[in-house]
Amino acid sequence: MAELAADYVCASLADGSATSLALPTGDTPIGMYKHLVERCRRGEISFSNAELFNLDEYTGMSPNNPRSYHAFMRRHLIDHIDVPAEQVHLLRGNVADPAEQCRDFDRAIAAAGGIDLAILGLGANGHIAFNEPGVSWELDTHVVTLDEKTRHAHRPNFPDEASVPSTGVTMGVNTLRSARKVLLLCAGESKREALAALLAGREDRAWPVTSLLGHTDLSILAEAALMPASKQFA
Ligand SMILES: O=P(O)(O)OC[C@H]1O[C@](O)(CO)[C@@H](O)[C@@H]1O
Repeated sequence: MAELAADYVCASLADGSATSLALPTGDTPIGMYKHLVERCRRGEISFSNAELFNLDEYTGMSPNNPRSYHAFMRRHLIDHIDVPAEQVHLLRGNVADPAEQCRDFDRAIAAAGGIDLAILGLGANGHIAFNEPGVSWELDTHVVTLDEKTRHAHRPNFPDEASVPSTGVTMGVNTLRSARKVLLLCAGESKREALAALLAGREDRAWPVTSLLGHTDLSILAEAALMPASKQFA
């Protein structure tokens, strides 16, 4: 799955269909990032023209905190590829004015011509980026309250329950749906219900991932075990 995801991203970079990328955190994309870093090291792909945006971040968290998504993006991708620093746009958790950061981020996305390719992970509760169940689908980048299910899923990365952030900042569903191409990565048994909601083909505000239904260029890469037999092709 990691290799197929990397193939998709490389092909999109190479044929010019993706210059601006929205990038996920979480366990699922780590393998894809490994392949991308390797291929960049071998000179097979280049990020020199890419504009990179991360999807989300915990609020209140310094970019230097290894648990921050900022640090994740640097650790798994940014620090190992040939992207110029000025083309990297990472949301920060510890800004003085979060609303202003959201506006600046949206302006940077607009200046890049919008997002060409949004690569998304999937939350067990159906979230995409930090767009939790019940969120408005009309928003661009905004500050959110994290769902208890999300906080629970993130608990292993923190020393105790109380340290798990309760708010975040995220690209909104409107931004994600406006991306020219979307690649959704689904791995792990906990995602079964969320993926099933998407495959059921009905928009449902309780499952934010269903906001992607109707997108004209949505690709789903899922572990075979999560796919109903009728939808398996590889
Ligand atoms: O890949 P994982 O670790 O299952 O995470 C799934 C989703 O949850 C998040 O970590 C946010 O809660 C996303 O970044 C990711 O898309």
